[in-house]
Amino acid sequence: MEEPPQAAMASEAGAGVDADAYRIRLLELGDLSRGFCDLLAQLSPSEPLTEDSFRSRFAELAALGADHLVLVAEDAGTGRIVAAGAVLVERKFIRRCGTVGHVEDVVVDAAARGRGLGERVVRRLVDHARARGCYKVILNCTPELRGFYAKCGFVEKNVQMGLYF
Ligand SMILES: CC(=O)SCCNC(=O)CCNC(=O)[C@H](O)C(C)(C)COP(=O)(O)OP(=O)(O)OC[C@H]1O[C@@H](n2cnc3c(N)ncnc32)[C@H](O)[C@@H]1OP(=O)(O)O
Repeated sequence: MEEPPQAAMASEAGAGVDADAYRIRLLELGDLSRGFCDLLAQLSPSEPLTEDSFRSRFAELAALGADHLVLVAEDAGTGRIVAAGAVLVERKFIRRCGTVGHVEDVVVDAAARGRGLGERVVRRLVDHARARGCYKVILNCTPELRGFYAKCGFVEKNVQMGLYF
């Protein structure tokens, strides 16, 4: 996937984390075998992806460049993917053709939680949206996660609605 602006990559938020223990970087094709999909299953249980499906979706997202960023945290010791998150940049007509960031699919491996890694990933996603000129970043979450996202700088606003097919 396309490299995000250096401004996004430069920020290292997340007190209490040994910055050398985890490397936050863009998703790579090789991450399928480093546990990326197993990690996502902790967010939403699903059948394992075939390599073809993963490659095909990866190519679609890569074509969107910096408008769809998937970040992962790699454990420097094991090489496993232990955290992930995505940000989509929506291009609007309102707000003088403004752009909005949507944070999605944030997850930290159960064994690595509570070390500031989730906050670090979210702050990197937010930095990317800001660097892309977004006037706000929004996300949907369950009520139990209010505290986590508040720590990441978010405030509660409006109501989430869904229609599932
Ligand atoms: C938009 C979306 O993607 S919503 C979906 C979010 N993902 C999930 O629910 C998947 C399962 N959960 C997880 O993967 C993790 O628990 C996460 C991503 C929610 C949090 O990741 P962690 O790495 O454990 O969080 P991290 O250690 O960075 O916590 C940062 C701060 O938030 C606090 N925090 C973390 N989780 C919670 C919570 N559920 N409620 C309240 N506060 C919390 C921490 O205590 C910490 O505060 P501190 O700095 O005062 O110590």
